[in-house]
Amino acid sequence: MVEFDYKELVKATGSFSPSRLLGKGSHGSVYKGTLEENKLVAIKKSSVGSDHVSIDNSKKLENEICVLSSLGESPYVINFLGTTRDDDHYSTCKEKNRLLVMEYMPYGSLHDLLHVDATPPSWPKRVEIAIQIARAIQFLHEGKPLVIHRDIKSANVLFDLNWKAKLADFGLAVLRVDSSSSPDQETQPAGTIGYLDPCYTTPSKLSTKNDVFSYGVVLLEIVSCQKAIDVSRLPASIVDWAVPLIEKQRLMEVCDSRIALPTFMEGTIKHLLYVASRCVSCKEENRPSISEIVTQSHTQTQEAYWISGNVRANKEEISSSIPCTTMYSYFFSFEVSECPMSMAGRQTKATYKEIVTAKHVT
Ligand SMILES: Nc1ncnc2c1ncn2[C@@H]1O[C@H](COP(=O)(O)OP(=O)(O)OP(=O)(O)O)[C@@H](O)[C@H]1O
Repeated sequence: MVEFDYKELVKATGSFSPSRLLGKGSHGSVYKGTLEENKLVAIKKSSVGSDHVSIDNSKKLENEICVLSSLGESPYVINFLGTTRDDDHYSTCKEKNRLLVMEYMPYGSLHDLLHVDATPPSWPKRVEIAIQIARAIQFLHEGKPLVIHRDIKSANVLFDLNWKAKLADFGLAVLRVDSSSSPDQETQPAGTIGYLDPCYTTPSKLSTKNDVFSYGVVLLEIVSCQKAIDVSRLPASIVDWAVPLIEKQRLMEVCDSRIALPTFMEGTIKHLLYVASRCVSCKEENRPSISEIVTQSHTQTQEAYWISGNVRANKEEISSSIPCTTMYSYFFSFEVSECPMSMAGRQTKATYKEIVTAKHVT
């Protein structure tokens, strides 16, 4: 972790100029900063308000710094770059709180992609995003210490330069030694309405299943392009609207109708909707763990064909001749490191024939 000089960050943001403001959240404002050699970063500063509000906001930012600095690197979690140094200069300047410096995410949030942008994402892109978020949560839930994010929502999924989805905003995140350690009784339930697990009513109900519930809401949002809460819809909650339709097998009514669902994606989307309905189950014990969700997709992938990130298959050929599960695996398997086939590391496009043959190579 780098310790930045406060003055350097003031300069990088043009003294926190409004023209550099990327957005405001509940506890801070995020600015675009330009460091030496034109390196772009995002800098979060806690919001000031009345004394009470300021203290609360700076606590959330300190918590975010603490959680992010305890995490290792993951391709699915926003990259933490550092914070301001707690030295003489810092303590004598007006800014009492530390600043958080992180990777700049130029393509906005999943919330905006789904609900603001005019062009809806393609179906394969939606599946890719769903898996990237699941892997981010798996990284948190399986880490040591374990992290419960508590604010999984489409606004907290941001896109990097390569349009990879990454989880951000750790202001409410909680660190636990492991899954068996008892929750801190001081940590009151918190989250965002529409995504918040209805079972999480007291500090003792804190668990990884709270994040799984919110992930289920995000999955429904990704497939339907409907907001988590929409008062113009009846029912207003996406869970109350979508789950009965899924239970009655009326899946197409849940899917975003602005963009046709290709036949080869039907199986995958159906699977995502079933996963979503399990995640938002009102009984915690019926919800899958995040590793079960990731492993399921992993198993399906291994059963079918693995294609490395460097290999781009001829999509037209594949879509016309390979069954659903294979397409499923195709969109799920973009990481070279996880590719068990001889094709890993290839730099050229693979033909349909090569992919089919690769199935038999382990
Ligand atoms: N690393 C980043 N790069 C680019 N934009 C960012 C980055 N981090 C946050 N933002 C943007 O800054 C704004 C504020 O983000 P922040 O994480 O503080 O709050 P939020 O998630 O919008 O709201 P809340 O804190 O209420 O959940 C959002 O619009 C977000 O998209």
